[in-house]
Amino acid sequence: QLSTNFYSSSCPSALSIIQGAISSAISSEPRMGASLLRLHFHDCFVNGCDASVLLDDTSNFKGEKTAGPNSNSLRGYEVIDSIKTQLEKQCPGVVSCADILAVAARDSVVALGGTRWNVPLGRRDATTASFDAAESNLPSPFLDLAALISAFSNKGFTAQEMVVLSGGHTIGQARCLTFRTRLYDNTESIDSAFASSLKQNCPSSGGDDNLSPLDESAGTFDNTYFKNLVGKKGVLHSDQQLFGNGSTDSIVNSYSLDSGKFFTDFGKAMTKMGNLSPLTGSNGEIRTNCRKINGS
Ligand code: HEM
Repeated sequence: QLSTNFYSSSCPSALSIIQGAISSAISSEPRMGASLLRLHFHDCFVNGCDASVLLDDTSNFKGEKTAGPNSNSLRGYEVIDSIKTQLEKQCPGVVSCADILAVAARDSVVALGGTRWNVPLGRRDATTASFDAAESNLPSPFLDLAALISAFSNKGFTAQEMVVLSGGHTIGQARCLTFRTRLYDNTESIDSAFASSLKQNCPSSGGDDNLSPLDESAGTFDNTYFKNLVGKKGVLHSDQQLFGNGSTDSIVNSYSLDSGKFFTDFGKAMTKMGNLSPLTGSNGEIRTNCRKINGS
């Protein structure tokens, strides 16, 4: 059972240490806020929010960092390491890496102008990671609506929650290779002027790692993402699937018109995501180094 005051006597400065580190990381690089939000998502969708995503490969298991959706893509590990180092000085062996990820995601969204949600605490850290689960549980940007709904329903989320969580793409960047087919395949639903502008930095071959913002205000957490979907200006195929297929159109429409509703629903869904199968009690451990199991 997680609780918001979990560290209030064991490490009273934990939350302010994390918040301070996040605001300085984001002031030197705003994109880091997006990267940290995504890191928490990719942790929670793979065997729960247990910081398994942070473990380096070992001789006993292949970690999640090299799985398709993460490799050459996830960022922010150094920011988490630096927070962990500060917390180990202040309160050794107390604050889990999984809780750091959950608070860092929330504080990132707040720092970029978004909403604040409750983060119940007390998660413990996994002593193993799963490359295979990372390969199969994380949604691909090439999925159609039905497959997106099913990937989230496998984790207990409704279609509405899948749509609101996709609003995380109001911040951050994507590599050309994640949306190229959408630009050069004539069957895609995409605004033609928007496609032309993306093509400038994403040629039909080469430039795989060239970045484009996921929405034009990618440094600000707002509801522009949903307005873009209504205008057929989603960057990823999976983004645009949320509008134009019928069943989720009204949800996208409502978030495009009402950022307050987007913020409230996003916060609720993030709290729910943060509660996915946490390790508690005597399960797992409090890692001293987020990249390694204790004693290894
Ligand atoms: C609905 C299914 C989803 C798919 C298919 C998906 C896919 C992707 C892809 C392909 C990228 C670009 C990665 C790269 O270029 O290397 C990306 C970036 C990102 N995703 Fe998602 N994502 C999904 C849901 C989410 C959710 C639920 C969140 C958080 C609530 C999220 C947050 C982000 C953020 C913030 C970025 C930008 C990261 C950065 O700039 O470092 N995504 N996503």
